[in-house]
Amino acid sequence: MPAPSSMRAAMRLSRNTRARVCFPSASLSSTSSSHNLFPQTVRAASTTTSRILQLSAQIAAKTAVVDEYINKYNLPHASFAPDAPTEFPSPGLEGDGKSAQVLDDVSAAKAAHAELVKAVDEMKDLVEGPKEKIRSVILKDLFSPLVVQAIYHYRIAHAFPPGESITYEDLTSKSGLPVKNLRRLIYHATTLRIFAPCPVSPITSIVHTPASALLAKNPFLEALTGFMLEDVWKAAAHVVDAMDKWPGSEEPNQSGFQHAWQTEETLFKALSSSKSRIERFGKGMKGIHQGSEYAGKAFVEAYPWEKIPEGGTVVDIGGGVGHTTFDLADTHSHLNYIVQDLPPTIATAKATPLPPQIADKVQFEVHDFFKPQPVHGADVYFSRFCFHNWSDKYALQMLRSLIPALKKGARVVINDGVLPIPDAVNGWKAEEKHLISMDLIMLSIVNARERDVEGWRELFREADPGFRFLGATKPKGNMVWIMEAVWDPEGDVHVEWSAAESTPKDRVDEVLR
Ligand SMILES: C[S@@+](CC[C@H](N)C(=O)[O-])C[C@H]1O[C@@H](n2cnc3c(N)ncnc32)[C@H](O)[C@@H]1O
Repeated sequence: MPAPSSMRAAMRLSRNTRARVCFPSASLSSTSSSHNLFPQTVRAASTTTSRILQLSAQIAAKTAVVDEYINKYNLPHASFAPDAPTEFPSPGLEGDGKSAQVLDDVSAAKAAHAELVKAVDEMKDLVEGPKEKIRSVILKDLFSPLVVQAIYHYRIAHAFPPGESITYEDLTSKSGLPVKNLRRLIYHATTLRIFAPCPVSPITSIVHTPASALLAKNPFLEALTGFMLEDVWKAAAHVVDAMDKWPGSEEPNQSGFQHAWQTEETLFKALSSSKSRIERFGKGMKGIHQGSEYAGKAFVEAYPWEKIPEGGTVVDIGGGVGHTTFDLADTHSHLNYIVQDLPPTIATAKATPLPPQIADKVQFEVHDFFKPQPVHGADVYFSRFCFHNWSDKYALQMLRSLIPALKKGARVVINDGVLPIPDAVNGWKAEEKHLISMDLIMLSIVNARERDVEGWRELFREADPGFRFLGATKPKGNMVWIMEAVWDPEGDVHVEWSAAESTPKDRVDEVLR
């Protein structure tokens, strides 16, 4: 569904206009809710149902939907017991009898769950009030990363199994942390429901909660926790210092990370000098992309590869060891594929034999994506999860390095995250908050950025007017969008197909042009 033109116009306008007063007028704010521009804002003298009553009704209604779904499929209810589900439960979707009805139920329950989380979040902020909000950020929340870092660092979650308790003394001998420090850290952790006081001896012992047990059970989440709290968190604390020292820098070695670690090396180079640190990074990245909402399969399914003529060429730029291309070659055998990356990655990729059915379809090539593209005349050049690692200065260079190789009508496709645009009426959803955090992670460690659709469009426009942006498509149930441009330097290319136009509607959540 295309974005309403009013929304696109508003996005452009808000980028181009200078600051102006943006509050509901006094007359509006004191009238009925239908005129209230800010339903999330608590109106001082409400004439209708108060916001907290509206929210509590929403919470009750959405909870009922979720509860009914859990009961219908006999799934475990949420609880703080050690064996409770660690994420939103779904019935197994494989096998016979898993009809479209099941998929519809899962998707409706997930939507209700997302609205429930959002309403609960707003309710908490409303009932606690703004002073408590600021106090939480600067006092309570400030120490949550410290506590989780200590749990990670001293392997406290591994010290005893779920279902058992452990005394602080025993935990001290297992972790090496003096009992006084251990106790104060764990007390804070229990405020986050990471560990809980033991019900029979709450002063001397603790038990696992689902969250603490998960840190020992899920190695990818554990690695991500380590990377985030031992590498990124320290960098984040230095972002303002870095911005003061290198104002407006777009260099990957002038971020909070370099300031914090007193190095001139990029994040990747610095991590690479320690085997354990770089392995943790790799595993942590798998942790981020573990969920189906990041799966490359959605890109393979949602882009209209079948429209590329027989014998066409597809180039996977910064393709790693080639996983996405392997899936592609498996399903679209009428095309030829070239995976490009830096020498060590290509050496690793070549060391593993390809499955026989794709062996003659896929080639590997060493190529630095800042240098001129060596494959001329391909039909599609795509890049997945590479552009968001770079600031505009470098992302522009990546696009411009393609130009000498592009034939008229060639497609340049970017499979990457898309930042949400602010919605003053409905506020942010939980998944949107994650994306916004991701943008700050990129700022903290490499001075790069996430982009909204308008940012992607601008990137192509600024790289060269010969790129014509064809739209951004969000594959069904997936967080990784497809941005597509066609090389059309004379403005005379007739575009017969594109992801935005040709992908069947049931494979797409949203299209923005
Ligand atoms: C986040 S990974 C994405 C890999 C792959 N596209 C995927 O989706 O799994 C970024 C990739 O960019 C590669 N890379 C980084 N700098 C590069 C450069 N200058 N030229 C080519 N590849 C580069 C890395 O080696 C890595 O494989």
